[in-house]
Formats: sequence, structure tokens, C-alpha cells
Amino acid sequence: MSGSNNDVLRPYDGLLLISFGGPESPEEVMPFLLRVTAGRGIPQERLDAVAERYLAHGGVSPINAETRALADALRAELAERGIELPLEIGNRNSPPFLSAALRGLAEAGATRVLSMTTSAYQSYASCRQYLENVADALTEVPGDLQVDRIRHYAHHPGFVYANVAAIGEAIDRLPAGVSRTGAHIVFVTHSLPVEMAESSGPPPHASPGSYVDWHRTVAANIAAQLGQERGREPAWDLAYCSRSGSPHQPWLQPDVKDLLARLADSGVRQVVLAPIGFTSDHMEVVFDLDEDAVPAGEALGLQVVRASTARTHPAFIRGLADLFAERAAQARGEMVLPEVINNGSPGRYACPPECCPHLTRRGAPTA
Ligand SMILES: CC1=C(CCC(=O)O)c2cc3nc(cc4[nH]c(cc5[nH]c(cc1n2)c(C)c5CCC(=O)O)c(CCC(=O)O)c4C)C(CCC(=O)O)=C3C
Ligand SMILES: [Fe+2]
Repeated sequence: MSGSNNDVLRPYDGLLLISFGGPESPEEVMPFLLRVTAGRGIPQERLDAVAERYLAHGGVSPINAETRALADALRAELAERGIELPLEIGNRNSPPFLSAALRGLAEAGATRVLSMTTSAYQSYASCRQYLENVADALTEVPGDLQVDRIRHYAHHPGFVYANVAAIGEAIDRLPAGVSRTGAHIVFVTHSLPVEMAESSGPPPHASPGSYVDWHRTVAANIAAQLGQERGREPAWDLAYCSRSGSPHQPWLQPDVKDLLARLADSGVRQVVLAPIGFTSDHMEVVFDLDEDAVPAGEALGLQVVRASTARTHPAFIRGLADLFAERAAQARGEMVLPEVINNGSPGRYACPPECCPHLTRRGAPTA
């Protein structure tokens, strides 16, 4: 039945997995960092420190291997559904770049491409900047490819359940019988300049912004699901990692290590760090959680484990395949009822021009 179900994704005839990218050798580290921070005013000392950390790992970030595993899992899930369309990886900051991916899709005969990013939330850095990157890449590709994307998927039950399962596994790694109140869940995501967070999502842009709101909705839903599975809903907080930028610019707080200190002071004994802001176990997770926050928490006397990200959990992969089909049905003008966790926003199939305006070049495309 090879290819017999491609109609499920009609009008799309090609798929694009968009990710951040990372270095895979020592020589790639500085060029990668310069691409990431071009025009962003990140101090050179910060760049040197980040380069050190990549070099301590042989200059290899796990992110590209994680993205390739995600692409393989998606291809396998779609093949199981009888869907066989070309699927390419296109990165913002390392090969294979978006322009190469789009050229590959065009050469495979694609004309209408459906894309997804490896970030589940909306903000300038996690959504709109990728759309701008796609628009730039399209100028380098002959023909007139059209690129759409699936909705932001942090509130999709597949993504959320993958995190519930990962946190459950992490709780089970903690030594039993230490605490009468159970492990405290510290949900972690990438910090952002407060101004970028507050202007995230479509207008009206009210504090704290949809970036933070969405994380809180995901966290509350995960805690409720864990409560149902285990008979007691865990206490939780949302914390931030990977702050950069100028020390004078306000970024989202609390930092994960500051929160751990506060929790230790208040008598908490066991903590699960749950990086719900990320979809793979890449360097930000390894550097900022495994190598920095976990030992810092242990030095405070806490027992700390880090939960996996969604990675290629079957619930996540099935959810993404469903989201491709949902977006295609919507593009065909059919009525769709987006699956979404309680009280969450389903996210957008395309963004209005006023969405996530932070740092946007005037007139830059949103879709
Ligand atoms: C929201 C968000 C995500 C999640 C959404 C998504 O996944 O896209 C994300 C992911 C990632 N960020 C990553 C790496 C870096 N981010 C930096 C800098 C920054 N990130 C920002 C935001 C985000 N970043 C921001 C506002 C800056 C300041 C500069 C700017 O305004 O652009 C810097 C510069 C040095 C530093 O300051 O740390 C690096 C090296 C990697 C790769 C890890 C690997 O190699 O495995 C990944 C997946
Ligand atoms: Fe980042």
C-alpha cells in the first residue's frame, strides 16, 4: 500500500522539520555561535564561556542526532499510516540549512510544504524567528514553493502525555521513602527577555504573555495527570534556564538554581527537573540541567533527577502525525476540531502580522 494514503496530507506534497541546529565538531563551534548570536549583542565573554562548554564535549551537540531521530520516527509513523512523502530537516544555525532542505524538497517534486519546528511554544525566538528564516531561505530556492506549518503543539495531548510519562519515570528513579509530601516538580524552560515573553503570541500582548501562560497550562495539566495516576497531585513551580544577554536586561525568572535554593530552604527534599520547554535532550538541557542545576541542587542537600524531554516518545510522534493530518484537513477547508488539553489554546495554523513582534524586521513575513 506504499504511498496509497498520501491524500491524508493533501494538498501537501513535502514535509519540513525545522530545528535550531548545533555543532558536530570543534571547528563548527564558533561559526555556529556567531550565527546564533548575529546582531544580538551577546557579550564576547558569554560566547567564549559557551564555546568552552561545547568544546568540553568534543564540540558535538546532541541536538542534530536528536533531530535526525525525530525525523526517522516521524517517517516511520507516517509510513505506517501509508503516507510516503519526502521529509527533510532544515536548521537555523547548522547544516543541513533551511535553504538546502527546501531545495531538496523542490527537487523531489514538492510544491506545497507542511513544516513543524522543534519548539512547541510561541515567542519570537521559538516561532516567528523560524518563519523569518524560512522566508529568507525561500528567496534562495528556485520555483515557488509554499511553506505552511502545523499549529503550536505544546497543548496537544500527545506532547503533554509524553512529558507525563517521562516525569513518572524520573519520579521512580528517586530513592523511596524520603519525603512525606512527595517529589516537587520543577518545570523548566528557556528564559527569554521579559519584553520578548510579554510580546509573545497574537495581540493583545498582556503580561506575562502567552509563552509563560502556555507553560503554566502545560505544567498544571501534567501535575493533574500525575495526580490521577499516582493518587496525589505533586506540588510544582516553573523555572527558567539558559539566560544570556546583557545583565541589565530583565529576563524571565526564577532561574532554576535560585528556585532549588528556595525549595531546599523551605524543606523540600526531592525534586524532579522537567524540561517541558524543550522537545529533545540537547545541550541546553545537558549544560544547564544535568551539569549545572542537578549538582547545585545536590550540594544543597536535595535529591534531584532530570526527566527526559518528549524526544521520540510514541505519544508525541503519533500526536505530530495527527497534527500534520489536522493541518492538511484545515488547508482543504474541512472542519477540524483541534485536540487540546483542558483550557489550553489550540495555537495557530498561521500567525497574524502582529504576532511575536519582538526584534522583527519591519514587514517580515509571519507565515
Ligand atoms: C526560546 C528559545 C529556545 C527554545 C525554542 C527552540 O528550540 O528554538 C532556544 C533553544 C536553543 N538555544 C540553543 C543554543 C543557544 N541559544 C542562545 C541564545 C538565545 N536563545 C534564546 C531563546 C531560545 N533558545 C534567546 C532569546 C537567546 C539570546 C540571543 C537571541 O536573542 O537569539 C545561544 C547563544 C549563547 C548564549 O547566550 O547562551 C546558544 C548557543 C539551542 C542549541 C542547543 C544545542 O546545541 O544542543 C537550542 C535548542
Ligand atoms: Fe537558545
